[in-house]
Amino acid sequence: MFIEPRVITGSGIARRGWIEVVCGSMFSGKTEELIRRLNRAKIARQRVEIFKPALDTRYHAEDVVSHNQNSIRSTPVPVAQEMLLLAAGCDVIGVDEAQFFDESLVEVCVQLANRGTRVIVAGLDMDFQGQPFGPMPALMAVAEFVTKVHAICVCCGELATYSFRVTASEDKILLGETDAYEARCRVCFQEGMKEKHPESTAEKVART
Ligand SMILES: Nc1ncnc2c1ncn2[C@@H]1O[C@H](COP(=O)(O)OP(=O)(O)O)[C@@H](O)[C@H]1O
Ligand SMILES: Cc1cn([C@H]2C[C@H](O)[C@@H](COP(=O)(O)O)O2)c(=O)[nH]c1=O
Ligand SMILES: [Zn+2]
Repeated sequence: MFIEPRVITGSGIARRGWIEVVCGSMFSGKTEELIRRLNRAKIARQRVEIFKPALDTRYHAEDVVSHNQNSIRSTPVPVAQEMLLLAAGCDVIGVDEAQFFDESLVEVCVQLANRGTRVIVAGLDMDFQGQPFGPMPALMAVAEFVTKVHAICVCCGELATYSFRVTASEDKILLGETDAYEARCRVCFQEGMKEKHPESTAEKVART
């Protein structure tokens, strides 16, 4: 379990910021873990703000909601830069669905951490093709703490690290849940990709 570093307030020492990343496939518990950390910060009477990309309207326009219906109030933002102003005076900020922001999210998180904010970012590390998703790899590189959480493969019960898309769409962004995606382990993901794209070579499928 992740033990949150202590925030020293009122000590006369400049407040230290840092970046935490929670990543993994769909259904792996990223949002639950984000909500857990943010609720603990609230219990510690810290000033907390939560942001999500405005395009993520899957469950609710404003709340961040997990697959098992835990929720926390958030502010949808169209672009990452908006967080810089909105996060003024916060001790802790959370960002969900970070994969949907562009690369500028990395600089925004660095700036917030540099000015003393604890930044907790949750997002998909890979898209439906098994490729790194948006700003997530760069965020992992600059973060002090990276936690990879795992779902359960719906095919075989092993740990799942992939989000297998069960529909035909090839769009990078396709909002959905169990209607469109399954958590799968490496083996079952590769099998699914071969069934979907029988024309691809085995090597190419293995890379994705
Ligand atoms: N295949 C699965 N593996 C693990 N949890 C699952 C699966 N399918 C549904 N769930 C549910 O999803 C919850 C995690 O939801 P959530 O935190 O929203 O995940 P994420 O944000 O990573 O998509 C789990 O606690 C469990 O109730
Ligand atoms: C793999 C993948 C996912 N999405 C979408 C589907 C969901 O709306 C979110 C992920 O939500 P979660 O909290 O991680 O369950 O992202 C997408 O648009 N493209 C993809 O490749
Ligand atoms: Zn499997």
